[in-house]
Amino acid sequence: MPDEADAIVLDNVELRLGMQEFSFDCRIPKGAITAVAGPSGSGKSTLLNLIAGFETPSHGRLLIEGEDVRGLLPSDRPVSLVFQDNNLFAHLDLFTNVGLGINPALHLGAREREMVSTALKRVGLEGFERRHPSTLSGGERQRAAFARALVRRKPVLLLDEPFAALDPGLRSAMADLLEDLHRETHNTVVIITHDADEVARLAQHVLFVDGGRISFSGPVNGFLERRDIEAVRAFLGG
Ligand SMILES: Nc1ncnc2c1ncn2[C@@H]1O[C@H](COP(=O)(O)OP(=O)(O)OP(=O)(O)O)[C@@H](O)[C@H]1O
Repeated sequence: MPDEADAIVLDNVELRLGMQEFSFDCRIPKGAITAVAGPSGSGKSTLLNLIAGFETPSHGRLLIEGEDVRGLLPSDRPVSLVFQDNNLFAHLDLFTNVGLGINPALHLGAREREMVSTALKRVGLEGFERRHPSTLSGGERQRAAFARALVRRKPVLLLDEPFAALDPGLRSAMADLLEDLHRETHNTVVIITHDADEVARLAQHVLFVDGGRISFSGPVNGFLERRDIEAVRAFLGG
């Protein structure tokens, strides 16, 4: 049964993509930062795509905030998502791209316009409002995508390696920003990362995905001590 403390429940969710089979059975706690780690190709992005609604399970139940979301389109789910490739609209400037996070029809009042400006400022893109994505660096585009997710103010924020393209200094600054925002909003954050230090720094809970299944699910302290699961030991580096 779903628990009040769970933001997301995957109840025997199954899916096949090509030759790869996935079977996810896990709970993601409400109001925490959960890191999703695991080897390349293990199914981390697939797990996020299922939650966001870009993949459909062949079997099982998927609950977000207690609601069965299997019949809901991605846009109707209580989640916002930042992909690796940030999917900004090339023909629109940054202010408009971020504004789309609030209202797809772009009916923005003074308060909404202020929210867009504040979000751009928070990710360090003040003054970039009229720039188009093609004129930005990869890291700047990624920060703009992050700003768009912030203004959506959905209860669940899904991040697929959002900082991977950034240099170490900026990466650390964005991790600080994520922590600050999490402290303010207490939303549920699910973040894919390949970086054991990022797991230790950001996460309270960890899901470790291996071969299309969850091989560890639990608090971060327990995860960082695990040496009995070979793939976890390799991820943690020794
Ligand atoms: N549409 C698809 N058709 C066939 N196979 C797919 C499809 N999407 C993903 N896969 C396969 O499923 C496996 C899991 O992919 P996924 O992107 O979820 O892994 P990942 O853990 O996020 O990997 P990475 O860390 O490299 O980004 C991979 O072997 C991938 O090739």
